[in-house]
Amino acid sequence: MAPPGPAGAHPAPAEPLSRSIFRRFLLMLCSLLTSLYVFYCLAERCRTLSGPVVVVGGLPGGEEGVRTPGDSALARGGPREPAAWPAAQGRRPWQLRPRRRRRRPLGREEAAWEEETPSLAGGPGGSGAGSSAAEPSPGTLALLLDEGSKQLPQAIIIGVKKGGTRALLEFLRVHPDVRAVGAEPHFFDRSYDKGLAWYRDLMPRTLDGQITMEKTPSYFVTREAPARISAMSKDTKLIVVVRDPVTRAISDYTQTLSKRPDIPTFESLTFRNRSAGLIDTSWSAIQIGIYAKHLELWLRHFPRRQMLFVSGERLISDPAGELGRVQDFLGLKRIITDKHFYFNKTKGFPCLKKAEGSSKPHCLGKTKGRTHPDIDPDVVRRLRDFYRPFNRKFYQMTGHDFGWDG
Ligand SMILES: Nc1ncnc2c1ncn2[C@@H]1O[C@H](COP(=O)(O)OS(=O)(=O)O)[C@@H](OP(=O)(O)O)[C@H]1O
Repeated sequence: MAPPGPAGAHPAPAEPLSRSIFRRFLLMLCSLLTSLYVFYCLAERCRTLSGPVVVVGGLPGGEEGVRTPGDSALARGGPREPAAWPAAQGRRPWQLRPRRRRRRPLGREEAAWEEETPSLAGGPGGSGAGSSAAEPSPGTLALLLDEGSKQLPQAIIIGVKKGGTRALLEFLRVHPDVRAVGAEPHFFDRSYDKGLAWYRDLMPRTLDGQITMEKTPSYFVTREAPARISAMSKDTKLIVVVRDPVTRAISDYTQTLSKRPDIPTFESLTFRNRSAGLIDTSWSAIQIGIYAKHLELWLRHFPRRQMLFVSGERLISDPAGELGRVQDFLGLKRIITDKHFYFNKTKGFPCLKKAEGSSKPHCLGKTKGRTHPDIDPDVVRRLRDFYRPFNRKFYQMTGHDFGWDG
């Protein structure tokens, strides 16, 4: 018989090997889950800090939409793009009409932009003030310190598509008192049912004296947008970048063509009946350029003085001059001057000497400044004739001759 051990101590029965392996496995699983949880929490924290905006890839038309966490509607199928006129609905796939969206990998439009401005997809704010990376701007500091608050935009670039809206927003973001959402929120056309709290949450944090901005060029041709923006605040300042409607139409077509090379020619899409010279005004590329018609709707809700019309052509030939007008309109100190720009010969456009949040020169991506296809000069002439009366009306309404008719 074996001698008894010390008082109270019982010899532990040998643990079966399989149970010990199982316990170790459980332990490892627990630590793995804990690490994953900690990682998730950290990621979540960063996401909140950077402003809950990510660029949605591959929106039809190559637009620069945003998606907020937990929201897949933009990518899935809910959102609509209201047409400017009922006649525009449902004719051809590349016309303005309600569309269903598929989730697709990051589109070229967004990818090209993201390459150049990673801040859009998760850097400090995806927005904001311009100073070098080594020297955080007040806006960035506010963000890091969790200071400031999210405000609804006081100024919106509402259009026009292919007018030069991205260039204007990126130039404005150099200003320390401007903070903007990088991608297009499409709130007033596609996501209005999500509510203002959702919209505000997309915005970067701002400190007192900073202006919150966004740009969504489709607002200008969205029937409901003027009333909706006015309901948010009738003091909202509206900026419209306009460009020769013929060149704009060709630019619009070029963008669609780059995504869908099988679409018919520009010439064939232009006419409802070519021999009769009947222009197809239900084609969105044509319709967007009838600026006077769209503007009429805005002027029912906003006084003219609350709208600024920026020349897309001058934004290229004299960016500092146009930015001077925009800064005055927004009540900002004229900080962005010609010292901020240089002309990049390869790109063929003005670029920033220092982009927002970086000390490096910065041009817009490949999807801005595409080579346009050659269009039959007779078609171009007919389009010029078509737009002339609308342009004249637009010059009268805005009090500014944009010089598109020679
Ligand atoms: N600095 C600078 N760099 C590059 N591109 C510039 C610049 N300024 C204006 N533009 C013109 O902007 C046109 C694109 O307009 P948008 O940014 O409004 O397009 S979009 O509606 O957001 O898709 C784009 O049109 P395309 O040339 O037809 O591609 C440019 O002509």
